[in-house]
Amino acid sequence: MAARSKDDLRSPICCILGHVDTGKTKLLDKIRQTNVQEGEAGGITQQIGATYFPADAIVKKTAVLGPDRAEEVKVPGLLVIDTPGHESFTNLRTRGSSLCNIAILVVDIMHGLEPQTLESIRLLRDRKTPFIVALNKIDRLFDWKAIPDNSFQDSLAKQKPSVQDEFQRRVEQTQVAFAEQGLNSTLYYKNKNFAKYVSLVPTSAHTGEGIPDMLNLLVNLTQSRMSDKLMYITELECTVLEVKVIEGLGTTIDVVLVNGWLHEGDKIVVCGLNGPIVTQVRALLTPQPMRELRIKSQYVHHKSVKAALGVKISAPDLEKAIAGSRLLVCGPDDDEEDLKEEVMSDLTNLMSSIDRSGHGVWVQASTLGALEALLEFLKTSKIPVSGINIGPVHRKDVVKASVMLEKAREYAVMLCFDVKVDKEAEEMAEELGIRVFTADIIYHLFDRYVEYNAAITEQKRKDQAPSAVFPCVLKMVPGAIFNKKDPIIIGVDVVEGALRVGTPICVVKTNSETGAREINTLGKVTSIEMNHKSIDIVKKGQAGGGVAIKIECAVYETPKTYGRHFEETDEFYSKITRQSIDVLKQSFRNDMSKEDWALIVKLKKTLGVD
Ligand SMILES: Nc1nc2c(ncn2[C@@H]2O[C@H](COP(=O)(O)OP(=O)(O)OP(=O)(O)O)[C@@H](O)[C@H]2O)c(=O)[nH]1
Repeated sequence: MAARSKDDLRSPICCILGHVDTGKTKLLDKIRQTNVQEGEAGGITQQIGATYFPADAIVKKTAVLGPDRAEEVKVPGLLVIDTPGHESFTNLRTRGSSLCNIAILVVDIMHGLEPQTLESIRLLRDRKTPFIVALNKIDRLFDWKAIPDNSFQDSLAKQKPSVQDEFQRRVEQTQVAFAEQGLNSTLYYKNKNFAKYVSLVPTSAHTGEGIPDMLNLLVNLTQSRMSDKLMYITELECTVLEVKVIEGLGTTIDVVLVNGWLHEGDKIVVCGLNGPIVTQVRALLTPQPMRELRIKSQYVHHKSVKAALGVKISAPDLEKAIAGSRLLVCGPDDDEEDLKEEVMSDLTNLMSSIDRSGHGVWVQASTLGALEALLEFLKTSKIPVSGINIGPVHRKDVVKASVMLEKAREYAVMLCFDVKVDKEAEEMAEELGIRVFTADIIYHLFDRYVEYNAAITEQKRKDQAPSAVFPCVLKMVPGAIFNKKDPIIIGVDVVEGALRVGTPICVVKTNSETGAREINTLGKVTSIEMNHKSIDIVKKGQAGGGVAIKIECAVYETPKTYGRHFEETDEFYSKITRQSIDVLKQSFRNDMSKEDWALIVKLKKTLGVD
């Protein structure tokens, strides 16, 4: 292993996240613009899935900052991942931790924190990734006078007081919003404690103002606070960002080489949908530089490449490779089987989040990283998972998810994060009655599932209401017999629990000949009347002078008679059964008090329910 030293740092890797339309792409374009304008003189190079900014280019770009600039750029450059959003961030991973060294969270200064901003904060926190906030679109502050590509502080100083006031107000609002998320934040040039405060960098992707500040801050933070992580090591660290079919090359993988070297001809191992893939690097490719456009080939071939960079790998058998997988190189001393196992361990670890009882929702995501993020979230939300898959949703996934229709309907749901559902799969799900929820925001999926679950619970309650029997004990009011049978009409007092219309009523008798206990079901309460008004429910103590109830039995039952089957001194019970108790447990927990459950225990004994 090469000696590690703080003077031999590799380039930090930077991702951009944020809500839609906050200007992530525009911001990337703006930073990159130098290379178009200066014909790549600054050495900014387009790589696969990433743009590389060498130290010189950063020094040039940040010159406007004058004395505020970092004293010395120690990192060789900055590797900025081109695809904004969670896809690349969640895929830049290894063993559940992030390979992204620093992230830019873009917030539209006019809109503040939006749903995907919160989602991004959650992802960044889960992966413990340091980040700065680009407060973008400052040029939209009313009456802003732009000075293209200027340092932010200088631009702000030259604005009218009203603009400065509006800026201040919006920054304060943003700080409050961050505080609500449990984060301290402050304008980057006022930040005295980077460990405790998130830095806010005002930017405009249109005018370029604040971008020098942002680059400078990224360099400063990475080289001063994370040099340990950036010390160059030869040990390979590489992750698959995307799997792409390219004409003439077949299926290729776009990888970010975070550490170490890759060579043409290397034997590589990656995680595949159907098991580990072992193959040999046919070509290592990066795009042709802009000025070389006359050259026919789209790509430059490399014999070997060194971290950190984004590169396309062409190799056979990559069709089933999974984005987000680690890539390992099998050297002469390595045991191929070990590497295969290691590479698959990411997927097998995720498999362990599947509920053992086999009950749970089906979860599908675009990549290993996205799936991992969603599963982590479901775990903390205590939503069980019965099956997972990566990639677009096909019929076979729906079939697998449909098993839950029989087992537990509330889980007959597919939560699909950032994936397409093909037409056939959609139709099949519709036909079978599987709910398919798709979203680009994890907690939108969660919200929709929770909503659906609540609707199912309510439906179940309605369906099961007739078989729910709430516990109660009644006594007859002495002499209050209005009709002896068919229907029985008597006056009662509720001694315990609550009596509802629909409750089956019984009395317990001992057979005088055999001595055995007999339960006489009198029928169901079909109406309750108090002070000549009909009511649906009467609770213990509410009856006062008693309520009149009508008990009717089904046509197939023998009508019971006062004086023969029951008398004035009897206690009357709601007739609970094993099944009725289960229904209460399943769907009516919220309607049952502690005393009610205690009464159930008592009645179980009295009525001999197991
Ligand atoms: N005025 C102003 N408009 C901006 C700025 N940055 C971006 N925009 C505009 O905002 C819109 C969205 O910008 P994008 O860069 O596409 O935003 P994004 O975050 O990449 O959006 P998604 O890719 O959809 O997530 C575009 O119309 C941009 O021109 C800015 O600094 N100032």
